[in-house]
Amino acid sequence: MSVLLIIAVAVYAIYKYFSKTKILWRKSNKYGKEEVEVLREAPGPFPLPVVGSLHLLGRHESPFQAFTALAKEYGDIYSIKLGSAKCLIVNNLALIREVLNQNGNFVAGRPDFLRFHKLFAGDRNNSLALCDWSNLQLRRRNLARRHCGPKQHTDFYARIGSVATLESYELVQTLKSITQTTEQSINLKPLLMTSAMNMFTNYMCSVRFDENDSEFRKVVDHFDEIFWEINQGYAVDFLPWLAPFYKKHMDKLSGWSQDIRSFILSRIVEQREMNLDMEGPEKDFLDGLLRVLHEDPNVDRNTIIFMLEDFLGGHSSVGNLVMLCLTAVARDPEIGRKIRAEIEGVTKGKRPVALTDRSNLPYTEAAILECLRYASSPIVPHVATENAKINGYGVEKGTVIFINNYVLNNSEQYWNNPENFDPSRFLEKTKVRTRRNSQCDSGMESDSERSPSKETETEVYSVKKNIPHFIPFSIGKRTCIGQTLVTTMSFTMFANIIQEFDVGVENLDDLIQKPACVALPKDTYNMYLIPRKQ
Ligand code: HEM
Repeated sequence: MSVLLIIAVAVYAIYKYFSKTKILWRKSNKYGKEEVEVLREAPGPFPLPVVGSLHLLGRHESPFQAFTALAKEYGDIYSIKLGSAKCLIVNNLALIREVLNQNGNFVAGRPDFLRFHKLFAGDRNNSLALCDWSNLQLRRRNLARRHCGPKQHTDFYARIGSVATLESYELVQTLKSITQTTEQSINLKPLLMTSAMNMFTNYMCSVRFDENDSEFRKVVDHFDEIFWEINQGYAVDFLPWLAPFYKKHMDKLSGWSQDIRSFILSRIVEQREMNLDMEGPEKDFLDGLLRVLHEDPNVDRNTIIFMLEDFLGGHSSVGNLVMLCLTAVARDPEIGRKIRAEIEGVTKGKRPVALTDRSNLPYTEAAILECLRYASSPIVPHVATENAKINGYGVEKGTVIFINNYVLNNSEQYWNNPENFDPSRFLEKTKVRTRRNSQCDSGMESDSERSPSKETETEVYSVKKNIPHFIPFSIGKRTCIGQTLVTTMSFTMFANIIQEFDVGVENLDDLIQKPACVALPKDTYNMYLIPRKQ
């Protein structure tokens, strides 16, 4: 019997070896004539029948840790079979650039996971982040850019600032009233999430909701569940025949997304449609979307609703990120003290922190960037939409491509002691020139007409710009459209909380953070907020 088994395994191994796909890659030569190259796939672990190499991922807490470990064995680029899906894993910066920049046009698809369909009314192409590339996607990205990625010094950017300050102020008032009535630790996460959602609905749709509105709270909870869900991987993603065992779970996902859609329609969109003003200046993102819907017969109402849902859903990332920033401060109170000292220097404790303070609060901003590095949020997997050549290897159409940014964020090649949480790694000293009155050092404003002024050079800290190996929002064609919203809103919320409260936990071991994940479960650890004495 065992001899038969050994023979079967040997035959399977020989069959797999010789049946390794050769990939045809077409390119134009210098005379414009098409040439075909026959390429081999990148090497990789030997797949088992049915599960492929899924079992290798199970050995680690996160698949990205498994990818990093496998790179030590197979090199920085390797093929792996997960279930029946062919996958390519790329593990260094040069390769990541080759994939996302040079080959961006050929790898702009997304994997066809059943869960993704369930979350978007049965079709993942309704989602901006999970759809395949298309002209519609290009149009949606362009439509969203002005509101969701506004440039500094524009009116929309200033509006992000005023909304974020207002909502942070409201949050701080709520936290103050809670901490006045209890000395217990509090379930902080839902409060951050409702505040973040109000930042988004207020900025994008000019409406905000009472934190005690039960429908609103339910929808915020659903969004948070979905954010956690999207950050997880399941065997059923690669073994779709397991779907019947996941029926209850899939029904839950569909239910959450239906609730969200009907809330957005009844509480936001329909109200606005009744009073839509087509003449005046565009008020907000919702105005922009509804005007396009009215003016362009090729735009479908569902497209608009799903877009809004997608972008409003971005608030979950802000709430989760701020929770992680507060977690970092609870782990190391010295970081909190440094942030507070910096903030005190700017606001003198007399006003809330505003977005316009950001350039004067480099350590605070650096703490958020360090949170992004430390959490190492994965890049959404890409899919090859045609045969491609990467690092000399053939990549077959349909191959799922995992970009291992976890390896970049944790590499000693790029960071000193990457396992430590240290915001100062994002800071650099820069020289600034300041004009000072040469005769008077009183701190009063100088009158340059009357007294000669002198330029002095002072060294200040500022946040390092464009670190090539730090790509939390990815690079290339499908880069994140929400990065301005994330960085501005989380900065304002986080800074205002730290200005007002000390943060702590009963037991540091409770602060469990999954590697390569920017999400925390909906129900997570409580924290202590201790109001600061003014
Ligand atoms: C912690 C916060 C966030 C992080 C770390 C993050 C990171 C990313 C990453 C890595 C991608 C994939 C890029 C790629 O596939 O190459 C992405 C895509 C995307 N993000 Fe974000 N994101 C965040 C928050 C947001 C927010 C707040 C929004 C919107 C309000 C948003 C909107 C999108 C969209 C629409 C895409 C899909 C773009 C496309 O596929 O064409 N993200 N994000």
